[in-house]
Amino acid sequence: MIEVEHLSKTYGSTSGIQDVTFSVEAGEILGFLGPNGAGKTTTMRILAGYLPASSGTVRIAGYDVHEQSLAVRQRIGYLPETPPLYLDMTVEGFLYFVARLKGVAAGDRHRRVKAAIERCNLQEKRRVLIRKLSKGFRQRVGIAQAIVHDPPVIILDEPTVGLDPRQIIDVRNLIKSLADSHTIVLSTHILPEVSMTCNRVAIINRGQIIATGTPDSLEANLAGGAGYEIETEGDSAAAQQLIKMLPSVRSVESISTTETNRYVLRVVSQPTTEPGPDIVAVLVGMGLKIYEMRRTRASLEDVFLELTMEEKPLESESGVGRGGFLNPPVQESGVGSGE
Ligand SMILES: Nc1ncnc2c1ncn2[C@@H]1O[C@H](COP(=O)(O)OP(=O)(O)OP(=O)(O)O)[C@@H](O)[C@H]1O
Repeated sequence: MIEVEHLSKTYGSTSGIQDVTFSVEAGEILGFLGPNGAGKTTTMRILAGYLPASSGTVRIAGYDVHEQSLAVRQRIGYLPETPPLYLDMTVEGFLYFVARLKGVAAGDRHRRVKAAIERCNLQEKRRVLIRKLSKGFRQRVGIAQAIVHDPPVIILDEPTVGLDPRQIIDVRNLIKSLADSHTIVLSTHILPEVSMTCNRVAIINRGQIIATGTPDSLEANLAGGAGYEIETEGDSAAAQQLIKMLPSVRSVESISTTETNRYVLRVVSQPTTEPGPDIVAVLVGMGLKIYEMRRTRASLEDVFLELTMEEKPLESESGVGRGGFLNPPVQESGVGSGE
């Protein structure tokens, strides 16, 4: 439904985004996640046809955003970071106005405005001046104006910024309810937003896409992510050496020593492997006792921090340092080094 290829934007001598490529299937909610200044707004504005790219292409429902901008605008709804609201209009008056601007036929306007009001739960506020609405309700009006012409694609730039926790939940639920009939791209710097509302994520940092995939696949493939913590005792150095020889093990370290001579081994596994039984076999083979063993799993937060951290030394020992999964930009669901 959305195909973005090699998109770049420069502002004078400043680079906004570089070589951004991703696609969104019909019915998906893609979370476009990145820290401040990463290039989210730049990308959203180009997708919505509000900003020309310096190079690259965007196709929405088969139409080129630059060449066929009218066809594209009819097919997308866009909520910018600051919703474009006329404060002295009532909610309903504003939505009629937007419907007319967006080319909704006169005979259809009543039905479309009513549908947008119901979808965004604005029935009680439809005759109220927008000026008198809380920020949460204004955001709902912003979403209502984005969907009033019933576009198949919705682009939302930081839709929950500045809302209180209750309003955030309301807006997230509203976005999820739109997903059954729309394709959505949602930019955010808030991690839970992605976990709670999106089925796929693109992580952008310093103008470049550095990972894409489902939240689960990103977590599963993170270097330094999934593995085990095992409490044991005996010869720690020998145990580490033998465990490290297992092909499914990426790294192993002793992370704590208790008052007794017990210690905890933290083992990080290679993506999509299950070295647990082999680790147990090694330890039992050495005659060591296992007091506790549990799985560890990277969270999306770990993935985000690992990928967007500015200064982190390379993990030269395991050979999967940042360079391994940051350069070149990673493929679909592949934070790992090409696995
Ligand atoms: N109009 C502009 N003129 C010059 N530089 C700009 C302009 N707009 C954005 N930039 C620069 O482009 C880069 C990407 O900015 P952008 O606003 O797209 O990031 P963002 O991820 O949306 O950030 P935020 O979450 O802070 O809004 C930044 O370095 C920013 O300073």
